[in-house]
Amino acid sequence: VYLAGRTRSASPSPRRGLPPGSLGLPLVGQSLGLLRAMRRNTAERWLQDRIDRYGPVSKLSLFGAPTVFVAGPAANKVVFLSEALAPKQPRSLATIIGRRNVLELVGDDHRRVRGALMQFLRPDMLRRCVGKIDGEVRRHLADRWAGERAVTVLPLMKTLTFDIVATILFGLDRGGIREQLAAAFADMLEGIWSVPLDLPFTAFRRSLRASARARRLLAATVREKKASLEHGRSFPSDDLISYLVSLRHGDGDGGRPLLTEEEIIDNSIVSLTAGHDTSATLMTFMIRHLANDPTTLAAMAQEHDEIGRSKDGGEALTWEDVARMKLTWRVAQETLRMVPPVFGSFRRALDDVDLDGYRIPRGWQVFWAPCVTHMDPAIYHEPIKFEPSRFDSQAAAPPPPPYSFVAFGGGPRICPGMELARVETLVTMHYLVRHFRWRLCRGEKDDTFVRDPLPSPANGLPVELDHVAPLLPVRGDS
Ligand code: HEM
Repeated sequence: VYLAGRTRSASPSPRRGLPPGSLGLPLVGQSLGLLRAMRRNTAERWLQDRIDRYGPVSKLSLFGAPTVFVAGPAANKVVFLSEALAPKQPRSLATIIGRRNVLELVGDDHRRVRGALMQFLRPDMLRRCVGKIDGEVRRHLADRWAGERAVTVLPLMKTLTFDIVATILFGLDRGGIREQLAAAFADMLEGIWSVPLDLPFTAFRRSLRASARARRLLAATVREKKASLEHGRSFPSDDLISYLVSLRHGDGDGGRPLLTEEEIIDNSIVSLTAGHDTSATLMTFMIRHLANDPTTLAAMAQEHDEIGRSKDGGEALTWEDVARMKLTWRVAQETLRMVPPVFGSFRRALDDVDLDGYRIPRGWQVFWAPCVTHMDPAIYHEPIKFEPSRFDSQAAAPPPPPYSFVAFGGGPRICPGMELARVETLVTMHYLVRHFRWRLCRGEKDDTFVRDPLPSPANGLPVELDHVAPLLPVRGDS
């Protein structure tokens, strides 16, 4: 009642009408229905039912706040481009990851910190990292897949993507700090979506403590990188932390640091959080799909055999090799279309916003979700069919309109890790397809998943393995 009253008094009389729909019961609103649907893997249906009933823009109440749910390219465009819509994360996330992380920042601060991240994650910097990613993938497969009769894919892919981020972004070698950080990080994630109650025995309290451990480890890493750069033992391009530490405010080497130590640590944590489960989910669902689609797998095997033929001495893949994996990237895009790892996210209206003829009042939330746009038959012909050629730029069919493939978001907040995700996925699929064949373990349903909150196949996707060809050791490894 209080919230409903507050909402009414905070909203001046509308110039345009509010979107259709109902705010439901105070506080609870429609939150329980959506959460239940997410757990049962019927969230897409739940959202689609709203669209069938009210159209692509409707009001409801989620997690205690009046909300406008939007879907479709036109609404996505407004969400991504409107300056009056700022990101809104759950309070638990900001407290655990840190208040200076890029997801929390707006305006000039967002541009400065995001710009710094993007400078390191841009293609011409990442091309130097392909060899390191190749090394991580091959070591992972040799340690965890080779010689095994069966593996459970999702947890292994999470380990792999953690190791890639630890190497490329933090410059941490195996063992030592990297293992301690992995343990702290796993504990931290447990409470990241919890109710933010800092009381003994709550998931949130455990997560906060783990976050403090991770921050201490990263602070020590930042100090070590600074000293190493000052003594000329390393280069800014070695890893993201070295790069961020070396950036200065416009006026050359003597200028003030562009990012504070707190910003470097918070944004290292957010990159790890945003970057490892998402890519692991993409690879897991590609593996699941390929287990049931021998035609696509055979076409991919041909692509990778052609690239791998010149690597008989165990040489690492290069940027140019990765650029040739066009079919594999189309398979990845189609997987992202059908199972986007990010279910959706929130914005908050800093001012009244006009959307599709409706008014979103200042202070309200906006919720956008890629899955509904991705399954719109008006955009994607037969959307439930897995069809990688939709993403073939040479194909006869016209490409989907802007803002209709939004697995990585769009506009000034589009995922800055998109290119890293592309390279690590392609390198991993290269070695998997060249060296292994896999079948879903008996009894595993092949088309279900729960949202946890990322999509997770039943039991983490156990598969039985056949070994097609032995993995060659990484050059320099004993
Ligand atoms: C398949 C893998 C990935 C997917 C599907 C994905 C998806 C997304 C999406 C949808 C957003 C936008 C959220 C919004 O607008 O509310 C986003 C933002 C972000 N992603 Fe990714 N991501 C992936 C990989 C990565 C990686 C590898 C990194 C590591 C650097 C990363 C770091 C970030 C960061 C820092 C943001 C916030 C950007 C900002 O607010 O300016 N992501 N991601």
